[in-house]
Amino acid sequence: MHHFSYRDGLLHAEDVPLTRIAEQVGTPCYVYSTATLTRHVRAFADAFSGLDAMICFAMKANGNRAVLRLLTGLGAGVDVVSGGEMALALAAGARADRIVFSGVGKTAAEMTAALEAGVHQINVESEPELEALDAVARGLGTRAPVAIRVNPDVDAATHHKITTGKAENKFGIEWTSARRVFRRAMTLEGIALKGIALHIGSQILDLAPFEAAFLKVRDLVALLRADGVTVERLDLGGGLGVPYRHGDNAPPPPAAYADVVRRTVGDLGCALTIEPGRAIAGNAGVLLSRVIYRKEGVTKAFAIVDAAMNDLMRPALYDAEHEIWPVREAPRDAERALIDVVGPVCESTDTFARDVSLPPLVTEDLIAFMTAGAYGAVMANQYNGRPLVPEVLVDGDRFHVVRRRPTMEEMGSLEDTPPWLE
Ligand SMILES: Cc1ncc(COP(=O)(O)O)c(C=O)c1O
Ligand SMILES: N[C@@H](CCCC[NH3+])C(=O)O
Repeated sequence: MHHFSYRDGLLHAEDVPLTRIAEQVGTPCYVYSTATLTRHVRAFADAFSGLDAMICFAMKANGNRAVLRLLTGLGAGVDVVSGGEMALALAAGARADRIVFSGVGKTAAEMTAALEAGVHQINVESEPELEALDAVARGLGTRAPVAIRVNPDVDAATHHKITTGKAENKFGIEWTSARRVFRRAMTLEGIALKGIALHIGSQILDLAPFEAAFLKVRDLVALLRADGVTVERLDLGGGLGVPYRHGDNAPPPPAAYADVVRRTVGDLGCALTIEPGRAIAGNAGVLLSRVIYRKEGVTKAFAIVDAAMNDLMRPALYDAEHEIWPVREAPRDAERALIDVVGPVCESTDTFARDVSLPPLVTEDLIAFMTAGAYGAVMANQYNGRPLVPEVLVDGDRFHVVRRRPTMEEMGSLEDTPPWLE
C-alpha cells in the first residue's frame, strides 16, 4: 500500500491532506510517512531473519532526528560517516553498539570519539587510516573493532556519479592489496580485526552486481582464513535502489536481495551488517512545493515553483527525475500539456523537469516531488539566501514539524563583521 495517495481529490500523506501541512507549515517542506519508514525497515528485518544480520540505516540518506528515533526504535542500527553523524545518531537515541562508522577520511579526533562512544565497528578504507586508528586506539589503551573495506572492482551499473566499487573510485582497499593489508592489521595491537566491509554503489536496480561482489568476498574470506586472518563479520553496505518514476523497472525487493546474500555468503559463519539508506527512506518522503508563477514563453511553458535546487539537489547533480504529482487530483480526462518545472534559483540547472506532461498548473497550486525522502533534506543548502527546508513527520492522522524553518536571523547568526568594517 502506498502511503502517499489521493483521497477525496487531494494527495494525502497517510491520513493527512498535504494541503493542511502546506497551510500550517508553509512551502517548500519535506513530508515523511511513519508507516512507509516502518514498513521498509521491517521488510529488511523480515528478509534477513534467520541470518545473523544487523540492519544499519545509512543516515546520510536522511539524518532527521525523529526519523532516526523512529527507525532505531524499530530495532535498526545506524551507519554513520562522520563524527557529526555519530553525534547526531547518539543524540537521537541510537545505541553506540549498533553504530557502524564508515567513510574514507576519518580524523584522529573522530576515531577517538568513536572509540570512546563504543561503536560496534569502524570500517577502515586505507592503509594510512589503519595505521592512524591503531595509534589512536593504543593511545586510549583499547583495541578498535575494525572491518576493512575492500573495493571489489565490480560495475554497479548505476549512474557514474554514484558508483563506488570500481577500482578508480576512492573507496576501499584495492582488491589486489587486500590480503597484505588484512595480514598487517592482524599484527597491530590497537586493531581488533573483525572482518570485511564493502559497498559498491547506490541506486542499484539489478541484483547481478551485488551477487558478483558478494561472490568475490566469499573467495576473499577463504583466502584470508587460510592466511590465519579473522573474518567473523561481513558488512555488505547498502545500495539497493528505488523506483523514481512510474513505469521504471521495479527494483528487487529486500527479500530477493537477502536471498542473494544467503546464497553467496550466508554459510560462512559470519555476522552480517547491511547499510540500506535510500531503500528505507526514498519513497517515505515527498517535497511539497507551491507554484509561484506560470510563465508562457514563445516556445515553452514554465511552472516556477517555490522549491529549488538548493532544497533538492538530485536533479541538478545527477539529472535525477522525481515524479511530480499535483496535490489536487486532476480529473482523469484533464488535458495535459508539456511544461518545464523550475525553481527560483539563479542557475539554469535549477530545473526539476523538462517537458513533463502535467495537467495545467496555475499560481498557488501545490505539487509534490515524489521519492524525496532520501538524499533530499540532508543535501539541502542555503544558496541564494534560501532557508533550509522544514521537515514534517506524519503518523496516521497527526503530524509534527520535526525540523522547523530557521528565521532569517538564525540563518545569518554564524557570521560576524570584522571590526574594521563595523
Ligand atoms: C558505506 C555506505 N553505506 C551505505 C550507503 C547507503 O547507500 P544507499 O542509500 O544506496 O543504500 C552508502 C552510500 O552510498 C555508503 O557509502
Ligand atoms: N546522494 C546520492 C547518492 C550517493 C549515495 C551516498 N554514497 C543520491 O542522491 O542519489
